[in-house]
Amino acid sequence: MDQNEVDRAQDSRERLRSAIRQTAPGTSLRHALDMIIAGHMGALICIGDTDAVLAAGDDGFKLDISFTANRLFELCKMDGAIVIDKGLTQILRANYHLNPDPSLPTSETGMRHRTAARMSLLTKAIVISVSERRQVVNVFVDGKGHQLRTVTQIMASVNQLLVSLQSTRTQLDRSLLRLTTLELDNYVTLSDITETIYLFEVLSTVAEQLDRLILELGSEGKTIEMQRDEFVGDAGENYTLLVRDYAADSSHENAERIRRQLHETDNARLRQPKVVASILGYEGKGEDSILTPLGLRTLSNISVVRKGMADKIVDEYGSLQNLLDDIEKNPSRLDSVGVDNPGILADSLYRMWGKRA
Ligand SMILES: Nc1ncnc2c1ncn2[C@@H]1O[C@H](COP(=O)(O)OP(=O)(O)OP(=O)(O)O)[C@@H](O)[C@H]1O
Repeated sequence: MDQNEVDRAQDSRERLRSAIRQTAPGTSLRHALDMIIAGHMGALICIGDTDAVLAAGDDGFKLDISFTANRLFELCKMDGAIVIDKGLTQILRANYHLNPDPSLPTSETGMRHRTAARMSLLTKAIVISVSERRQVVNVFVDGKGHQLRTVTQIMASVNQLLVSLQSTRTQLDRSLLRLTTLELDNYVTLSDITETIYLFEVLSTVAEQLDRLILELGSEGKTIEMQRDEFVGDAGENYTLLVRDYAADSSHENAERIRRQLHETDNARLRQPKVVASILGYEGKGEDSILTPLGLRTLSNISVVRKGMADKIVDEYGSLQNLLDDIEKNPSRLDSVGVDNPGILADSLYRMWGKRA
């Protein structure tokens, strides 16, 4: 894909997201669509890019009246299309006849839906078709249709994803706890890191799938969003810290790049230690190779280590192991880094390690 195609795909995704947001439960547009379905009516509605939409049709009634759900519902009793501005403030035309280029490809059947798909290819408008016969609503962006679902239909998928998110988070927490102990023992293998990275990726994929459903749920998705945030919690920051701990180059920018690359890697390859090692910047490491962490993640999770302090400690000592080796002999060195309570920090590390100072 060249840069233009990437930009176009991104623009198309953004417009689909905005279309889903505008037609989600709780919005006045959705209220109008629900009334149209309940009234066993059909509709063809173009929203936005009005100059291009109007240029592709003729006839109809020029209205320029403010948008309300009831007005839209009433106007859909007429034949033809309704044209609304991008901000959903004005209904510009009703009973409008659209003539998009018939050579524009579409796999839809029925003139209403073929016209909707073609208008979305021809213009940047969000085009909605409500089928009178099938009682379904499709939202078209760039020729692709997205069928609106009821809250009950969406909730069935939401519940499955919430269960999967919760169980992945439990597995991830267990894996991170084990990793912390292994780090303190200096016994982390490439295979341990691969397993933990895999769980971070599963968690973020499930969370992304849930985000799409939360968007579809609109005002009905608030409590699901809270549950999602509860399960995901601080996973994002911990993931970046873990990547920085083990990457050959530990800079923030490199960690972001590595995370993008890991996210684009398919699941089967993500489980291969060799693949993960190569993305982290190492070649020739086997699954049992020992990796030495900087300790940023483990240090950041200690309550007395303030934000930014873990980086300073790692800059001073070089790695978690060097800190552990030195902390007993020379605790005052931590003072010079700016740690307020070096004693508590040492105690916390020993407690996590399961050893006493
Ligand atoms: N090019 C168009 N411009 C404006 N309105 C259109 C256009 N094509 C179809 N329509 C509207 O769609 C209505 C139904 O068209 P058609 O009989 O082709 O239905 P359909 O595509 O099978 O839709 P449904 O699933 O609702 O039955 C028309 O009466 C008209 O109001």
